[in-house]
Amino acid sequence: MNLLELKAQTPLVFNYANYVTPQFVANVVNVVGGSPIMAREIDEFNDLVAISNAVVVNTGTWRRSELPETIKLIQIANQAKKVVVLDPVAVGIPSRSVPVKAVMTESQVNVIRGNAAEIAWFAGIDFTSHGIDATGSGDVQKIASLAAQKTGAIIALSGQTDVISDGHTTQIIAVDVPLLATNVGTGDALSALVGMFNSDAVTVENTARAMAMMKLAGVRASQKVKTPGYFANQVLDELYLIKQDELEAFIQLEVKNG
Ligand SMILES: Nc1ncnc2c1ncn2[C@@H]1O[C@H](COP(=O)(O)OP(=O)(O)O)[C@@H](O)[C@H]1O
Ligand SMILES: Cc1ncsc1CCOP(=O)(O)O
Ligand SMILES: [Mg+2]
Repeated sequence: MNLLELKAQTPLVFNYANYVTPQFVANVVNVVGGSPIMAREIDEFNDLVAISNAVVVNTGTWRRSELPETIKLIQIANQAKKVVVLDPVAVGIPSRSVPVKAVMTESQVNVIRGNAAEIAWFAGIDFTSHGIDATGSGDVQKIASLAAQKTGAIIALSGQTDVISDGHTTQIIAVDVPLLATNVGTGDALSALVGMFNSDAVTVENTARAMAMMKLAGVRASQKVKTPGYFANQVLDELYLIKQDELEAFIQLEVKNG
C-alpha cells in the first residue's frame, strides 16, 4: 500500500520482537501511521494474529525454550494469510542460525529483511560480519537475488545500498546516510515498516516503499542533525512528517532497477 492508504488503514503490526529495541520499533510503527503490538505469550497468538495486518518475527534474542512458539506463531499467521517478515539478526553466527533454519523449514516467511551479511547467509555466499553488523563488501544485488531464489521470499537487503529482490525483479536504493547505521534498532524498525507497507499485498514495490521511507527519513534527519542521539529522534520526527507525495517523489528519483 502507499503511505496515504497506510495512514488511512492504520495497519496493526504484531512484533515478535527482540528485547533490545522494542520501544524504538513501536514508535516507528506509530509515527508512520500504523499500530504496534508486542507479544510473546502463545495463548494470545490466535487472538492477536486475527486482528493483525502483519507479523514481524525478530530472532535477535531467541531462546531455545521459545522456538516452538515462534514457529507456531508463523504457522498461525500463514493460515490466516497475514504477511510474515523475518528479521534474522546475526544469522551468520552458528548459534543464531538455529531458530532461522527451524523457521524456514517449518513455516513460510514472505519477506526477509536483513543487512548484507545476514542476507548473504541465505544465499550461501561468504560476507564478513561483526555480531549484528555487516562489515564486509560484496555484490549485494547478486546476494539479494540469489537469496530470493533460494528461499522463495522477497528479500529486503539494507545497508549503504538497499536492495529489494524477488529473484527476478531487483531494485536498488543507492543513498548513503552513514548516521542511519549508528542507532541500534533501525534495522528492526525497518522490518516492521516492511510488514506494514506489505500488509495488503506482498510485492517488490511495497517493500521498496518501506525501504525508501527509512532512507528518506535518514536523508532529511542528517540535513538537520549531525550526532547519533539527536539523529535517532530526528529520524522519528521525519518519519512522522513525510508526506505521500514526498515519498513517491523520492522513490521516482532514487529507486532504480538493478
Ligand atoms: N552506510 C549506510 N549508508 C546509508 N544507509 C545505511 C547505511 N547503513 C545502514 N543504512 C540504513 O540503515 C537502515 C538499517 O539498515 P542496517 O543497518 O543494514 O540494518 P541492521 O541494523 O539490521 O544491520 C536501513 O534503512 C539502511 O538503508
Ligand atoms: C544488539 C542486539 N543484540 C541482539 S538483537 C540486537 C539488536 C539488533 O538491532 P538492529 O539489527 O536493528 O541493529
Ligand atoms: Mg539487524
